[in-house]
Amino acid sequence: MSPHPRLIEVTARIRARSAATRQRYLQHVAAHHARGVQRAGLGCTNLAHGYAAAPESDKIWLRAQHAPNIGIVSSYNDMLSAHQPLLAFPAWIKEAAREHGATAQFAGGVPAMCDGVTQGQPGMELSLFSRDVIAMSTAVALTHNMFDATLCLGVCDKIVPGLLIGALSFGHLPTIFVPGGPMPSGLSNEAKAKMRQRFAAGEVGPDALLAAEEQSYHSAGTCTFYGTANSNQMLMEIMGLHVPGSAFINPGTPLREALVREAANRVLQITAHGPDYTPIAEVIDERAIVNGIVGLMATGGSTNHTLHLVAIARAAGILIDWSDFDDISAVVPLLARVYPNGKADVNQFHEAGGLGFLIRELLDAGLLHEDVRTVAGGKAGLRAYTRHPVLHEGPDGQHVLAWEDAPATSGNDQIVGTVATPFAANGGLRLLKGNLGRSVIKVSAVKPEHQVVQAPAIVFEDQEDLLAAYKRGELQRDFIAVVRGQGPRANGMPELHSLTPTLTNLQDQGFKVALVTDGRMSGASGKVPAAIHVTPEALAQGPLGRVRDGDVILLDAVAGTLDALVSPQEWDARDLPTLDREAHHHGMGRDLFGGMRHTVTGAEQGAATFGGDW
Ligand SMILES: O=C(O)[C@H](O)[C@@H](O)[C@H](O)[C@H](O)COP(=O)(O)O
Ligand code: SF4
Repeated sequence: MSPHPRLIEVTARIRARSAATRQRYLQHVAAHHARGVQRAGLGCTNLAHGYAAAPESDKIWLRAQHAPNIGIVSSYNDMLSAHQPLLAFPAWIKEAAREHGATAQFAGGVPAMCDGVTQGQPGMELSLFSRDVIAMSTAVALTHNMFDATLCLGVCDKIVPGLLIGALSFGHLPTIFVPGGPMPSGLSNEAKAKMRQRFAAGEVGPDALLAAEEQSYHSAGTCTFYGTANSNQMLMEIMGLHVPGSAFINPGTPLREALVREAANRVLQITAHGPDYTPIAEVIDERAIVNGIVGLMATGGSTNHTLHLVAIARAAGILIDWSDFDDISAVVPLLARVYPNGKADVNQFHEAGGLGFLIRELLDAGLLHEDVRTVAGGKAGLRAYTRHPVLHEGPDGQHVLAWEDAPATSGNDQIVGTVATPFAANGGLRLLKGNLGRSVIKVSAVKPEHQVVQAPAIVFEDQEDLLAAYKRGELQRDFIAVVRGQGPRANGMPELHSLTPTLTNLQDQGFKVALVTDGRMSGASGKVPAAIHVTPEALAQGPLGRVRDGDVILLDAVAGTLDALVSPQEWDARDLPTLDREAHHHGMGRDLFGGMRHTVTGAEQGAATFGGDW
């Protein structure tokens, strides 16, 4: 099936827009590739240092330089339940490499922040910047230049985007992403959210809330809602950077271990030592980026990817903007109902057919580029990702990894839809334009009756002020909360997900409520209409600074508009307030990020602190 005309149109305009930057990027990649086996370019002293601590058996291969060496970049730590399983992976990878006459070295670790731990805390003001710290840390690891391929171990929000941005600065290296998989299902996300609302309303105490949270977040593995972490897994499949079907296999299972070992096997088969050389620069091209946007729309993916995917594309010399997301959203149906876009979690999504089924639906409808390069190799292109991994028993009882086609029909048509019977005719993310600037909204989790809100503004400069007003009983009415001074330059563009239970309570009471902010929301946010990432941000003289209490605001996710209904004369005559964000620049490490606050680009440019100056 040839691609949908809209896909062809958007891909062509991205290619045209990116011609110069993509060409310069590929020239850098080619120059590195031309040097051949990368460690051959090191001096004797460099080499001796590079494998001094390696086992003698590995030194033979590393010294000889005719066997590939894998660089492992890992974001293991105990703070993210999703990343704790990564601890065991490097040993499996090294074993698998040796079985294939090759080697693997732990090139470096990268930091990883759990947005759940820092949600509503000062640490959340470092969260977005941590993405670029991770990218730089990835570069620090790989710049040892001992490697012919990269395995990136990571799962969550800023970590996969950071690893990918870093890996793309070594675009000559074949790269495979290795996830840990979701934790088994515990207390449902919906029941957890209800308990939070009851706590916000003062109906239950902290003991009841903590018990519910612990039943929801109960073991190692990724949280089971469809937020940014699991949107990352979808992207790594649909952009061809996973061993097919790796996304949603639980940690601590034989199949997960087999997939980790297969990632090592696979990446060794696509190095420049062999005939199927597949550098990451040729996997992440304009078609892969468009496929990623399609995947976000079809699954109701995280709004954070209207920032991260822009930054990732930039790192590959590809320029995208929110109009690309909006135009693709208009033709891509919503095919998944996973919390917050429904009641199911990612385990149930996977059991119902998961990404293999969804990718096949989109391919068969011409809504994905099929003829793309992937780490799965061969001529299958993206069709390779319509299959699921399984374990068979070999002749001597060992596990044998194989792949089976995704089920022919959806295992649950309330969780995984088809292009013929979608949950919505278009995608989950919309661009809003108007006199407040440009912003995005995730509509896949917002009921139709809440997608157009017109109400008076109440202006806040911190989320705590809104929560305090709620506790004082001042918000029992229709209103649009304008929470400004939350942009990347102001305070690192935190997620304001802590507002969700309060705003949902008010919505459930029947009030018309919405949020407008230059900050972010979590990928797990959903029911309340939120126009987020408003750009230019208030601190950068953005029009959000002009809003006053009582101004009537119209947020229209159907028409794609966001406006303060104030006469142009009065609007233009208003002064822009000076926002004092100093308190957000000190303490809990924030002093160290002043340089990033000064150099960060706007939200629509990915809120990036790296230049990408091709
Ligand atoms: O974008 C995301 O998916 C969020 O950043 C998510 O990773 C974050 O951890 C949420 O805070 C978790 O949701 P709860 O706060 O509802 O547990
Ligand atoms: S999904 Fe979010 S809360 Fe869960 S481990 Fe990852 S970053 Fe932390």
